[in-house]
Formats: sequence, structure tokens, C-alpha cells
Amino acid sequence: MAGVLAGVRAAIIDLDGTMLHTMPDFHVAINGMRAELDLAPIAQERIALMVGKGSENLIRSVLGLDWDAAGVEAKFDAAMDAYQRHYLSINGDYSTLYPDVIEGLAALKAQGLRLACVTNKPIAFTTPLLKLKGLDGFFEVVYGGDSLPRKKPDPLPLQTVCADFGLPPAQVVAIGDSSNDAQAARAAGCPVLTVPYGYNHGQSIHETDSDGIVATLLEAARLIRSQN
Ligand SMILES: O=C(O)COP(=O)(O)O
Ligand SMILES: [Mg+2]
Repeated sequence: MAGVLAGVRAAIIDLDGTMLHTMPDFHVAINGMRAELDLAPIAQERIALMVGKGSENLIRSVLGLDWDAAGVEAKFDAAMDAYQRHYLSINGDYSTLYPDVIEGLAALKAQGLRLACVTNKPIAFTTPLLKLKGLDGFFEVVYGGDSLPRKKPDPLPLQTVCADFGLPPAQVVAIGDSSNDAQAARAAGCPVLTVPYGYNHGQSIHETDSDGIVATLLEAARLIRSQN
């Protein structure tokens, strides 16, 4: 990875699985939705395999455990409505910051980097959650999964941040926990660092193509500093 972070001026940070352990919130909201549809609760570990590509994908995957494709489509609108209600009623209550997130963001900022948050979480969930956890003040730009026409792994949200900052992609590092972040970064031409503790569809982060694996956001800040 020697030198790939040289000249980096900004960082795009993922939310679920990178800054916040949100799986307990997903678990409560999904099972609240399932109860309304007379479906049995499912374990957090199963939900973790389905999170990462936004709410629509999550709901279709969860309903697909019980119904065929036609059944899923028939129930989709009611399920999404219930899921959104349940999620918003507990948003952040069961989520925790990963170690050294605040310290890492503060270090990145202190090093002069501009910060954006790009998540596949709906923006209506994202904005209050960042505020509740004391993260909102770090970011100049925040895009949710429904803020733009396409979400990660499409490069559009990352390209949009680069344009917002007036920086070439090579100077904007993406930091995330999943293949969605890495693929979006590769397609956008951004360097990418991954964290090993989040949700990567049940796959080891070592199987995901990135420029380096960092134990925490603070380690990411140190690595970027060491190359600049
Ligand atoms: O909500 C999701 O599907 C994943 O969100 P993330 O992009 O913040 O990991
Ligand atoms: Mg993530």
C-alpha cells in the first residue's frame, strides 16, 4: 500500500459497521416488522448477513426467508412501512460506537482532512442517529442510501463527495467495513481502507480488495499521517 495515501485531503467514512455497531437496532426493528406480519423473530446473526445494500434489499432478503418472490413483492410495501416505523422509534437506542471512532475522526480533522459520511442507510435514519451519537459535527457532507439516484457499491455517492470537495478521487480516501465500500471506491478511483469488525455479508474483510485493513479509525488516521 506504500504511497497510495500520499496527497489525501479528505475522507469518506461509512456508518453501519464502521462507526456504529447498529446491528442491535436492525434486530429490534426487523423483528418488530416481522411480528406485525405474523412472522417469527430471527437472530441478529442472520440479519448481519443481509445488511449493507440499503433498506429495500434488507427487507426483500428478510421476507425471502419465508416467502417466494411473488409473496415478497405482495408484502413489500406493508413490511417497509412497518420496518421504518419500528426503526425510527428505536433509532440508536441499542447501537454503540466502536472503539476509537471519536478519537479517529478528531485525529483526521486535526490533520486537516475534510470529512464526509456516505452510508446506504436511509437519510431519515442517518441524520438523527449521527446527532444522537455526537458524530454529526465532524461531517461537512452526509449522503444516505436514498440521497442520490444510486447507492454503494455504485461509485456515484463517492464521486459526488469528490465533486463537492473539488478534489480528485485519488485525494479522497474511503473507509468502510464492506465490499460495498471497497467496490464503490475502486470504481470511483478513491483509495480505500477497510475495518475488520463490521458487517461484510458474513465474509472475511481479507477477501475484499482494499489498500489496507486498519483496526480502528484512529489507526486509519495514523496511517494517512504517516504517508503525508
Ligand atoms: O444500511 C445499510 O445497508 C448499510 O449501511 P452502511 O453503508 O452505513 O454500511
Ligand atoms: Mg458499513
